[in-house]
Amino acid sequence: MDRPGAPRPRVAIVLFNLGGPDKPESVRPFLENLFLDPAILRVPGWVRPWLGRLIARRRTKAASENYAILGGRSPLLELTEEQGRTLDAMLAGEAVEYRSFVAMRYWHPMSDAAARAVAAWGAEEVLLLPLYPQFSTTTTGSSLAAWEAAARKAGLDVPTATLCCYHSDPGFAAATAALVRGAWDKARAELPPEVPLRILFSAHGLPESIVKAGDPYQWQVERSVAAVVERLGMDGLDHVTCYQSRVTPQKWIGPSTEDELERAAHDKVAVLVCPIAFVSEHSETLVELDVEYREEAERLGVPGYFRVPAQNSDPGFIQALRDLVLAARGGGRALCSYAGARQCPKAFGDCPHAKARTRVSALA
Ligand SMILES: C=CC1=C(C)c2cc3[nH]c(cc4nc(cc5[nH]c(cc1n2)c(C)c5CCC(=O)O)C(CCC(=O)O)=C4C)c(C)c3C=C
Ligand SMILES: [Fe+2]
Ligand SMILES: [Fe+2]
Repeated sequence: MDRPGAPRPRVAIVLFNLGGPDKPESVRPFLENLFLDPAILRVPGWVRPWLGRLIARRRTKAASENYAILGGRSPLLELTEEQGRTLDAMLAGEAVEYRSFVAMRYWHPMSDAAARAVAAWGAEEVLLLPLYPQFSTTTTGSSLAAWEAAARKAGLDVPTATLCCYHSDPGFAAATAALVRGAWDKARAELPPEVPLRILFSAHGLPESIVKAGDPYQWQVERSVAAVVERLGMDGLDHVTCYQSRVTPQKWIGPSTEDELERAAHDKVAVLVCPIAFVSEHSETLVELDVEYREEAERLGVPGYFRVPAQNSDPGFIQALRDLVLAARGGGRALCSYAGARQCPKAFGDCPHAKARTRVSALA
């Protein structure tokens, strides 16, 4: 039994997210960081600095207009910090001392600052917890590569575990299904009874070439949708998985969310859009879904447009993260919370992200 007052072992939980600009002047350098990442812009190393800066410059106007709608900045950092505080509060009674740190990939605080803070706190263990339920080489894989370099630089050499993904985790599915159910009931109350309602599970898209090269993201998105639909238990539920936020001219995975709005207009069904790969509100939910796609739905004549809120600090969702943290630590799983082939596609062996990560490092 622990003696009262005895120091508890310290475990740092590092929350990975993408990050977003904190002021209008940060939009361009934020976009440069993003398009200079070899996990995002997969071109030979000698072209990347030139091409990455060019794409960032061209994207700055459109992105700045989106952030202007949000007051000139992304709300992602505040929301991620709140998720960390809520998680810490839920872990407060444990025998070890947990503290959350935020490591954003493309804007501050980034991995270097987070690794220095974790070292200064005196962490004896680290648990890397991506705020991406599905593993992609472009998100979690990229953050892992950045973290490894930052931890080395900070001289942080402690046992480190990674929760690679929780796409079908029962707690995540239950929390998400509860949010869907609440939004469904509100939408049904507003709609005339004869208008059918379809759920569009909308995930961030990816270039098709990245999926063909072995990225497990799309497979994991499909698993998340299946888990949430199963949890909803609604007979004959009309639903579809689709992909938003295309930003490059290459072919991206589909169907696109825009195409699904057209189909809904054609079928005369209202839509309930559920973000399935974002667990926080940010420009792609608050602007793309709430402003752009809503306007597009109205223009097309979709008979109703509703949205499920992102999880943010929803108690059910943070409880699911808490349970994942405790299971990952207790089980001593070094790399993957689902190391068994049950959750990972056979094509990627026992754990897709270990191979995917090697691929990202090889690109760097
Ligand atoms: C080739 C480009 C991109 C890929 C691939 C990509 C994958 C990807 N992104 C997220 C989640 C987020 N993306 C965000 C912003 C963002 N993403 C891209 C490009 C790609 N993303 C750009 C250019 C931007 C900047 C905004 C814009 O210009 O539209 C954000 C943060 C936004 C914020 O408001 O803070 C998130 C979160 C996922 C999950 C994903 C693939 C699985
Ligand atoms: Fe993105
Ligand atoms: Fe895995």
